Amino acid sequence: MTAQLIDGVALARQWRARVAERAAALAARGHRPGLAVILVGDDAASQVYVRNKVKACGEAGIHSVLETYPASLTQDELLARIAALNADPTIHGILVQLPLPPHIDAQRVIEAIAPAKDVDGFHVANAGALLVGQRGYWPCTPYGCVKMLEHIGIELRGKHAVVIGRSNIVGKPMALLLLQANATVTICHSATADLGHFTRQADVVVAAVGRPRMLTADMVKPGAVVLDVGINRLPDGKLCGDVDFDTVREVAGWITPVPGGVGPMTIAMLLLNTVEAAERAAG
Ligand SMILES: NC(=O)C1=CN([C@@H]2O[C@H](COP(=O)(O)OP(=O)(O)OC[C@H]3O[C@@H](n4cnc5c(N)ncnc54)[C@H](OP(=O)(O)O)[C@@H]3O)[C@@H](O)[C@H]2O)C=CC1
Ligand SMILES: Nc1nc(=O)c2c([nH]1)NC[C@@H]1CN(c3ccc(C(=O)N[C@@H](CCC(=O)O)C(=O)O)cc3)C=[N+]21
Ligand SMILES: [Mg+2]
Repeated sequence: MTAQLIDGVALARQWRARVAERAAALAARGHRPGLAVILVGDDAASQVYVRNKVKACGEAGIHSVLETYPASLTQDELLARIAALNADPTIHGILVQLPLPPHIDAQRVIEAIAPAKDVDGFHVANAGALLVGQRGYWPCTPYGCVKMLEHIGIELRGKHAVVIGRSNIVGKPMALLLLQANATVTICHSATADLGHFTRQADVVVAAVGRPRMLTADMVKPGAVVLDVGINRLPDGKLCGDVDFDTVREVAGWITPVPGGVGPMTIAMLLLNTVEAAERAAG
């Protein structure tokens, strides 16, 4: 048996088209959605991601402003820029690309973003809203994973979902969203003894670790849905996920590729959150 592929490029295209319709409707009422993206430093991967985000905005009819600063930018200077964007009525979403240089406290910077403009869903107010089931912005990567699961039509109620990774931006919110969808959820991390013991029980596995090909075929239950969040650059320059795609695809029921899986959906959900923020601001 070979797994069916979940095509993140095609699904993201569909979502971006829906966002474009909503953005056009807002623009027609004089409320063009706007996203500000802040990049500090010269991390090569961050530059690629940020460029992709800005390009996707343009194609969806979302006004975007890219602010790039040298790594020497001070935390106070960054906080001042965020304060200005919080007060700017043409900007509905603010994204500060992570990682930030070590002299800047990333959580402090995130908390300076107005929660209503925090389209990454990283602010404690949005994290708390997700925890208690209130309306807020969901982090784009787990949100994209939920859309992929909805797309393939899997019923999560009664299923066992295993999330590998517990970061604030991927693993933890992913687990909460799966719980909200009535899955039984296990969260694994670097201190988990015998990861395979858990993943072999999983109907759904989400790998969000950052270790190339760490999820191997012997760790996957036949027919399981495998979502690969990992983005790893190999010495030869190629990208690969946390899942050993070539072997796991022979066991799984559904699988996302890297590239072309979760990554494009992350960007589509950023646009969705931004148009949503603009709609809420327009009333
Ligand atoms: N496709 C996309 O859109 C996105 C992709 N990414 C990618 O996803 C991956 C994860 O990102 P992020 O959550 O930010 O990463 P972090 O480094 O913040 O978190 C990684 C998690 O993996 C856990 N972990 C590390 N080693 C192991 C192990 N051997 N077994 C089990 N768990 C382990 C860590 O455990 P512990 O907490 O104990 O340290 C941690 O919880 C990265 O490759 C990143 O590039 C990230 C964001 C978006
Ligand atoms: N404030 C903030 N918000 C983020 O959402 C955020 C961040 N910081 N820092 C870094 C991570 C990583 N991330 C990715 C988004 C898209 C792809 C993506 O589109 N990947 C393509 C390949 C891109 C390539 O070729 O490198 C794919 O998987 O097909 C990857 C990774 C968002 N992140
Ligand atoms: Mg991280």
